[in-house]
Amino acid sequence: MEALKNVLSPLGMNTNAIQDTLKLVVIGGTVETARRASISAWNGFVDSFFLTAHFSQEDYPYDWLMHWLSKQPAWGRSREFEITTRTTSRNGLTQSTTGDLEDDDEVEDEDALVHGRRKRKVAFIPSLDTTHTIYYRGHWLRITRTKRYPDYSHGASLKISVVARNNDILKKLVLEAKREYEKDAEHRVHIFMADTTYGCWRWNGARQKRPLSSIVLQPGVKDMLLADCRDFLCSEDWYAERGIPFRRGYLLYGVPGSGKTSLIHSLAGELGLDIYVVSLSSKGMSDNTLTTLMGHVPSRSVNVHPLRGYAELFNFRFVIHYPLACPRQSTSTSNNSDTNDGSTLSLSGLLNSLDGVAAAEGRLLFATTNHIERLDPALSRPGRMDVWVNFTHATKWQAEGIFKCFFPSKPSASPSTEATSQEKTDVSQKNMPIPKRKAPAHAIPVLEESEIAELAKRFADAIPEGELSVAALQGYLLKNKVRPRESVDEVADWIIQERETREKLKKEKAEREAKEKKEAEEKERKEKEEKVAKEQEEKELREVSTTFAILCHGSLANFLTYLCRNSSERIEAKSKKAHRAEAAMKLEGKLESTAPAATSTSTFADAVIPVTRTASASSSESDMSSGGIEADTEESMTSEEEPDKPADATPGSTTKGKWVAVKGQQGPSLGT
Ligand SMILES: Nc1ncnc2c1ncn2[C@@H]1O[C@H](COP(=O)(O)OP(=O)(O)OP(=O)(O)O)[C@@H](O)[C@H]1O
Repeated sequence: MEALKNVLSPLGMNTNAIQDTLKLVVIGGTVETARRASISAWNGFVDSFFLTAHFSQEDYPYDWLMHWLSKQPAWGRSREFEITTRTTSRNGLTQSTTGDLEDDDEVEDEDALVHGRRKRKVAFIPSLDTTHTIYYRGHWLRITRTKRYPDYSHGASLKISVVARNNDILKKLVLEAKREYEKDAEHRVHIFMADTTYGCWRWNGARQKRPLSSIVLQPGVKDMLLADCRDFLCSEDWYAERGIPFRRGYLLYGVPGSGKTSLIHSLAGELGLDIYVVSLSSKGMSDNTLTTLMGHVPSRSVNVHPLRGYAELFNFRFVIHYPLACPRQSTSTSNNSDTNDGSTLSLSGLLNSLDGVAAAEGRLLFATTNHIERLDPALSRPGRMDVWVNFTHATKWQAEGIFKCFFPSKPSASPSTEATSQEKTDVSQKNMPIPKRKAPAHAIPVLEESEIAELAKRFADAIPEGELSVAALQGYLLKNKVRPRESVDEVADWIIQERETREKLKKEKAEREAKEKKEAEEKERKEKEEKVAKEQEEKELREVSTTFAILCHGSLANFLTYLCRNSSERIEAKSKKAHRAEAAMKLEGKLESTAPAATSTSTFADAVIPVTRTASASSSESDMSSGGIEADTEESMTSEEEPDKPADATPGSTTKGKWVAVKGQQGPSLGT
């Protein structure tokens, strides 16, 4: 310090101030160093004693953990959390929680309605960017939820740290979370939609599973499909041993409203798979996008995509797809440039996405179409579509099944022997949906099984075979859902009405089509006429411009042509008049000597004066004197002007005379 003073004093500086500053720097530096050292030491301690697991929202374990966390009693005591009535993840299960605001008894009844609306339940979920500590099986878990992309609803991740010797505790935690998740998800089918902008899948909701028994198909169809799917799902090794791509395609084709979509939904529920839907007509859908999407369908999921836009081409609507060993969901935006390249989907792109080199393995693919005849054979060949199922309009058997499925019934006091004997003898009845036995939710009368069976029979008898869709029957029964007996009594009238409506619609459609056709023809005819008229006009214009080119020269002729385009008829008339006047003057022998000659051409010259005056004197005569125009001019002169020539006039003087007569308006120097 003394040395510093000795150095600074000759310079005349305040040594006290400098000393204080230096002290501050030293103290501050020491504190900051200590802080960093302590953080680093803590991190080292955490790293050596804590086990940390990361869960990304793109993968299933994140859902399991979020679901598990939402059920933890400790969560309700947390000092910072989010309360939501919304489903916060694709699992749709975070709504059930221990932190409910209402009495447990009330909350337990999931179907309870308040003022006609379903009760909303709240969920307690970890708030973002906050570390929570909860106790689990003798360990303290430190849980932090962060968002990787703040601007997007997806992209969150979960970090769980625990002090432990090995990761057994984390394994147990994940397994427990998974079991609970699957137990709660048992009755739901998750739907994912394709996001063509980012080339990834977005969770769209969880729907209640549809019992397979509620789908009424011809006997054996459902069983065959279910058995085939199950067999496929457990045949991975068999496929691998034989080198066959582990994929299976189903083509469901037939009339609209016959249950194709419903069957897919039902099968997905039965097999415990998620449904992935991609519309090929989506904006931005391209070969690349579809290939990316198909390559990123998670394992053991079902993927549906209606091909509405493509339906115009192939009328091909659904794909169910589930690869067994693919990343869960790609939210990567790295594909954007590829996916948004504006290209459209092609047949080869579609085929490639189904079984190209990049196509995912281990998936079920269901495709549906209303017009199988329009499908490209390449699309429906075995290997791409292995199983074909035809869906027709409702048969009597289906009508009976739908009726039984629709109305609740209770066991008969004295079962009808007739019905029993029928069921025993009719093997196909095995496929009949199980009649609902639940207590009615509304004022639906619960009839005895025997009565329902009898009504169903009568109903089926009244339904014409293969004429109405099952969806139409369902619509009719829905209208009569509290009137089972009346619905049977009135079904004949309804069928008549349906036929009339169909006829009317058909007629209207035919009329509309005829009108559209007529309009199209009319339009085409008009266009043709316009084209012909235009061609004619152009031809006339060419002729007129040729005439003027004879009379004028160089740029003047060009301008006249331009004028002619605007008012060809007027100018043509003027030109003819000018010709006549000129010829008259020639005949009178006054062409070069008298003023009236110039006046006589003034009518025609009116149109050219403004230009001839402003036109540069140097405007190249050579432009017009060379090339095709001159050739035309000479030719036209020969053919058109000769009749007007006086017998004694030389060709040269005639031409010159005309030139002078018009250009004479420009000034005396041009006259001869
Ligand atoms: N075979 C069936 N069994 C039970 N319900 C059916 C059946 N067919 C149709 N439905 C009912 O009709 C409605 C429409 O059925 P769905 O959408 O499955 O028909 P689709 O064949 O897929 O029609 P589209 O080809 O027009 O898409 C659904 O509500 C479904 O409940």
